[in-house]
Amino acid sequence: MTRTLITNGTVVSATGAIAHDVLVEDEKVVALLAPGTQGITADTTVDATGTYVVPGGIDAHTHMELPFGGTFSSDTFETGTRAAAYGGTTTIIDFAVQTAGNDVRESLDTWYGKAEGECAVDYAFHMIIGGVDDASLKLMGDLVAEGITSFKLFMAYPGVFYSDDGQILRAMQRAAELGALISMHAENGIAIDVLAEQAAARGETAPIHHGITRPARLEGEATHRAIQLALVAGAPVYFVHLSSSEALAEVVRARAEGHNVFAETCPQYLYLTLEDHLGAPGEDGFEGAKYVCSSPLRSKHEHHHRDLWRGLRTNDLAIVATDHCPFCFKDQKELGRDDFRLIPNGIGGVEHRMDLVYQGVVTGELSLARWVETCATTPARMFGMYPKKGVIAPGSDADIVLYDPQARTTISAATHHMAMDYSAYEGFEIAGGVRTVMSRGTVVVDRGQYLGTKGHGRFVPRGLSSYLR
Ligand SMILES: NC(=O)NCCC(=O)O
Ligand SMILES: [Zn+2]
Ligand SMILES: [Zn+2]
Repeated sequence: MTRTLITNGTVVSATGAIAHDVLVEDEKVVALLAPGTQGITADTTVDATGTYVVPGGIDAHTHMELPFGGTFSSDTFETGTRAAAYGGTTTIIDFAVQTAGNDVRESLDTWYGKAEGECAVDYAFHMIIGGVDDASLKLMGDLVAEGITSFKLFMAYPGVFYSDDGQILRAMQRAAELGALISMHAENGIAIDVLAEQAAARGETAPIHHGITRPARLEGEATHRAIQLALVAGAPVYFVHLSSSEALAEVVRARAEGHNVFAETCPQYLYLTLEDHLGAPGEDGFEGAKYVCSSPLRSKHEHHHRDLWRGLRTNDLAIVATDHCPFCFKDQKELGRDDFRLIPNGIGGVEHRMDLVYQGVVTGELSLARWVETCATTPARMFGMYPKKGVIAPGSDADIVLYDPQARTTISAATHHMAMDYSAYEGFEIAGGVRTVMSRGTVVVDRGQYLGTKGHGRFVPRGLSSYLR
């Protein structure tokens, strides 16, 4: 048995901050102690003076090696989880993918195969059901039994992942039966495809047209429709990558009526805009391709950023995930140089989520406790991993981050660890920074040095959401 004592730090939980020492035995937290408690012996003592001692981050939305638009997202489970560790994220929930005509079991086994033995930190899976039919609905039950308790459906991407309203209703009914959670990509993909085709026919092929042809209204409409379908099915629903005031308003209304409606947003929707990023100047305006993602970035002339920060504060937005789906600019984003519809959709950011959300603490948008809650505790509870993950408490996994509020860094592709040749957050100055990261009791990052090993990360079978029981 190995004992580690973390001393002199301030332990932050979803309910507040308190000076405590933390005693770890092997992979688990065994005690929180009053500072300076005498008579504790440990093999290693970690001095956490001046740092916040927080539960390891949980990124509930990543796509490693995702096949999309004729290519694959550029982080493997090895590179992506290492980058996550650098950024203080000790668990990811990645999306295994089933598409129409393919077997759910085989599709999931492919994902187990991609991740097994590769990961720096722990990982779990949601399952994308891209082909809702009798066979996939039946297999949802097997997946829940093996710890995959949430399923993503798409109201966008017709012909790829899209489900129609009937399919959505059936999957929601099945989720209700199983106690599982449906994650929804809520954009009206049928209408978007019409707008995109019309834009392309007018010669409007630059990246900014990706955003213009995916108006916030069509995210709001799809969010409204999904909520109605969920209510009819008697199922909870969780909206992924919520980007707009319109969609948030639907979530706020449903929650005020007492329904089990939840949502996440992502750093790109809190910081980046349609005009400044997706419409970035440069050769043909094509630099904007770096910022093509769906839902798209929203206009700076509206109130999306303000509303999303407010939603995070009020818990109408429960979680910040990244939707980490990186593609290199060269050769990958460039696939759409002549037509925005061919740009692979996605932004990488798994490394920066804890830092970017912490800036909300610095500016006074969020409390320290809320930072921990949105980035670690609620993801654990929402997705059935609490109290193993998402909290520093006796019995929980010793996934612990020492976060130094005095650190200063600047985000850059030159220094990040994601397999991307650019950063969507290039030049962002970050107040605060990760000092030490422990994954199940093992230090995997210390003062910028990676000390982890490929294969340390284990699959985490999940239970049902704590929000639904
Ligand atoms: N979000 C995005 O642009 N790419 C990843 C796939 C998805 O989450 O819809
Ligand atoms: Zn999506
Ligand atoms: Zn995604």
